[in-house]
Amino acid sequence: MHVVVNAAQSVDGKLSTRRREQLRISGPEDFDRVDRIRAAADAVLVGVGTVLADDPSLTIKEEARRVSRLQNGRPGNPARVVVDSRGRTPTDAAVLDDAAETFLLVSETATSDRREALEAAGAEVIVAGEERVDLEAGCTELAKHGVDRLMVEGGGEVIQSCFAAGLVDELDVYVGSLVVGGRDAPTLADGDGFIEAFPRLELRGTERLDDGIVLSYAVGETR
Ligand SMILES: NC(=O)C1=CN([C@@H]2O[C@H](COP(=O)(O)OP(=O)(O)OC[C@H]3O[C@@H](n4cnc5c(N)ncnc54)[C@H](O)[C@@H]3O)[C@@H](O)[C@H]2O)C=CC1
Ligand SMILES: Nc1nc(O)c(N)c(N[C@@H]2O[C@H](COP(=O)(O)O)[C@@H](O)[C@H]2O)n1
Repeated sequence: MHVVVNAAQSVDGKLSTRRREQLRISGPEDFDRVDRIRAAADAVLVGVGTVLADDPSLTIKEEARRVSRLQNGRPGNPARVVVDSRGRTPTDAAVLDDAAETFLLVSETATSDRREALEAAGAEVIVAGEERVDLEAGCTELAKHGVDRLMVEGGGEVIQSCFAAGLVDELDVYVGSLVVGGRDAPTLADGDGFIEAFPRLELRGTERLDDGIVLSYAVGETR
């Protein structure tokens, strides 16, 4: 599986404010770039923290891109994947609408009541991991459902876990021209971070969009 991480951050590395409310960091040119990455993906993954904060739809916004996928025998939108140990995704979340297939990666801590409620709301529930979601095991299951190219949109905890599991092949970061600040605001890679064996990146390209810049990296050896 090929895994592409994309996120928008402030100059000081924040994905949103300490209140974890959705923050407009980029603009229309960048949203169009994100739309293209979604259109090339078989599935788009976020953590439940992002679902609870942003209620994203994770769909392709440009109709011509959906049509082109359909003409190529693919679903009009990529599948959606939520990393959600206990199954906290609200049953009326936008990711559970009928615009695309949705997989919920839960752990054994998710009660059967929650699993059943989420299945009744249209999700395909996959159990991977005992306490937290085991992302490697989750990706193995997703591959069995035809996911070869996965886009990870965040947030910071899930992105860090993807790096820690050695799953990431590419990273695109949009750096917006603003400072958010705050020690409790989410950053590109949260969780416990790294104190050794840092993922190393190879800069592949830069592009000016809106009033910011996109940095595109390939992920190299961890050292
Ligand atoms: N600017 C941007 O591009 C984006 C910003 N965001 C922002 O990020 C914030 C949400 O990020 P986070 O709070 O970090 O939440 P997150 O979206 O990374 O989800 C983390 C949650 O996922 C669950 N989880 C289960 N197994 C896990 C595992 N193995 N590794 C990591 N998490 C696991 C846990 O409940 C954990 O709290 C929001 O403020 C949202 O607005 C989110 C996506 C993109
Ligand atoms: N590229 C980008 N720029 C920003 O300024 C952002 N705040 C984000 N956030 C991501 O976009 C998702 C919204 O998706 P939908 O439009 O609802 O499909 C949000 O959840 C973040 O993943 N991205």
